[in-house]
Amino acid sequence: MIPFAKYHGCGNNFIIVKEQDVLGKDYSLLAQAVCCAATGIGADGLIVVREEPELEMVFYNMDGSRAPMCGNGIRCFAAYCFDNGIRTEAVYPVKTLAGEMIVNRIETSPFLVKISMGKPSFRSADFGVLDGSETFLAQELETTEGTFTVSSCFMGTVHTVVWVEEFPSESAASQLSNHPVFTEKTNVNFVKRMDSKTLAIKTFERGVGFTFACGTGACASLVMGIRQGRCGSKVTVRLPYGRLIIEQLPDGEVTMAGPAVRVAEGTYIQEEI
Ligand SMILES: N[C@H](CCC[C@H](N)C(=O)O)C(=O)O
Repeated sequence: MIPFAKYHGCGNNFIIVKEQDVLGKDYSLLAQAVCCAATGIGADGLIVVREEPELEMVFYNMDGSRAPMCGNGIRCFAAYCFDNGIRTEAVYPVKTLAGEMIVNRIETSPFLVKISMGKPSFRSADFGVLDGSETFLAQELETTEGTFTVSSCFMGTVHTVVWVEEFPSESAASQLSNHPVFTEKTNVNFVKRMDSKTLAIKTFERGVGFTFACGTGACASLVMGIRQGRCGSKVTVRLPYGRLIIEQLPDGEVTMAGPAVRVAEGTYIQEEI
């Protein structure tokens, strides 16, 4: 019997459990089981809340792969910590595999939080492009659906940004995400520039597929947009189920502000994991 909660951030949804309730389990198998909509609860990912020796977000995609960071996930993590009395301070750090992120709560009802997401890296090796290039910017990649101009960075996790007029098919998105040049695969963000302060983004996530929102992807799109002269230092990202405000500060640090919503609480009773 595993107590769980389900939260969403702009439609990107997660099962959240406390580590003490799942100790000894294989988290990768647990993620696959609970995230499966057909035979489990259904979610894009699993978050395990580790409280000792320090507060840490342990994140798995629905396919059981581990990701270093999740932007929508960490807002949900912060809401869960607040709702469960794990952290009620307004400002505190959270450990992730991508380093320490800072939670900065703005409002509790509705829950709104700003996260310091760290700085981007444009070094190819940092996002698994090992072809000897320094950076991977404005590169042409072929798919059976056509050629795409892509630019990659590490922003919490591995990201690729593609500027588009129309969002492409799932087949094209999947081929880019799994392109052999990306040795760790990549999350792919298709970005429509509405104006210099507004982006609309559809992300094909590694380990998931198309999701309704991707927080780290929104941050990657902003930093790429700044670098490529397509947007200013602060944008609103429009998504089907909400919006995010993303900003890059003069020192390079990226912040993401947005909501997190508690959807359900319950008990997972499948015991074979
Ligand atoms: N949805 C997440 C990203 C999950 C990352 C994951 N799909 C990977 O890197 O494998 C976000 O809001 O930032």
